[in-house]
Amino acid sequence: MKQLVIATKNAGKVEEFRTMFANYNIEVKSLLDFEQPIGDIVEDGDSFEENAIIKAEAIAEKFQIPVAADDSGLEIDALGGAPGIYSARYAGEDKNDQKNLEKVLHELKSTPAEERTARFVCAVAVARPGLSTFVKRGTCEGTIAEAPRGNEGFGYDPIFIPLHSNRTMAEHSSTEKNSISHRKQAILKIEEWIQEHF
Ligand SMILES: O=c1nc[nH]c2c1ncn2[C@H]1C[C@H](O)[C@@H](COP(=O)(O)OP(=O)(O)OP(=O)(O)O)O1
Ligand SMILES: [Mg+2]
Repeated sequence: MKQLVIATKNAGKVEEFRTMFANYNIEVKSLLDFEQPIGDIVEDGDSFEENAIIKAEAIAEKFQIPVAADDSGLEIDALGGAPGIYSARYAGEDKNDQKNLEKVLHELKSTPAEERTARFVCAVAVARPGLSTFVKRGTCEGTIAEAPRGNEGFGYDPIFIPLHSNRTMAEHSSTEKNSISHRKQAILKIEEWIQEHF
């Protein structure tokens, strides 16, 4: 089976990429699979796209192979787009999903339902040695719940209610999430490359 390296250490992302790339008969390897420890890549870009490119190019350069990377997060309109590209570290450097979503709920505690609009954003970059890097964005619109619900998924899934649903993302099965998610929308936009390359 063909392989694709995804430059991420996030186990939740890896699981979703694995499932979605299996449909193309591609086996996903992540930075969690490497024997040699790979230091944290500094994500100092100003956008999801820039950060995805930084991660993909760092690993493509190091191993001289094609690499995809995902930079993603939650944009909340009532917070001026925060946490945005700072989603992973919103409540501190320890990247704690529970603390992050509690911080969001705290900041939205006086925001009424109709003003709790938000979206998940995912930029997927593909870096290839000797070729130009490209990047695509997928989004998933929704609202922020009053309290966390559900155990599926990861990150902010327990507080994000996708449009046209009354359940949080963490109350959706992985199959359901993978058919509507920001990550899925981004992968669809790189499908042409996937089919050409593999
Ligand atoms: O489907 C999702 N469902 C819920 N939450 C999500 C999702 N997708 C991203 N998120 C949140 C998790 C984290 O707070 C941030 C990603 O931050 P981001 O820097 O891209 O990833 P990360 O540091 O966890 O791993 P890595 O950089 O190694 O890929 O957005
Ligand atoms: Mg990160």
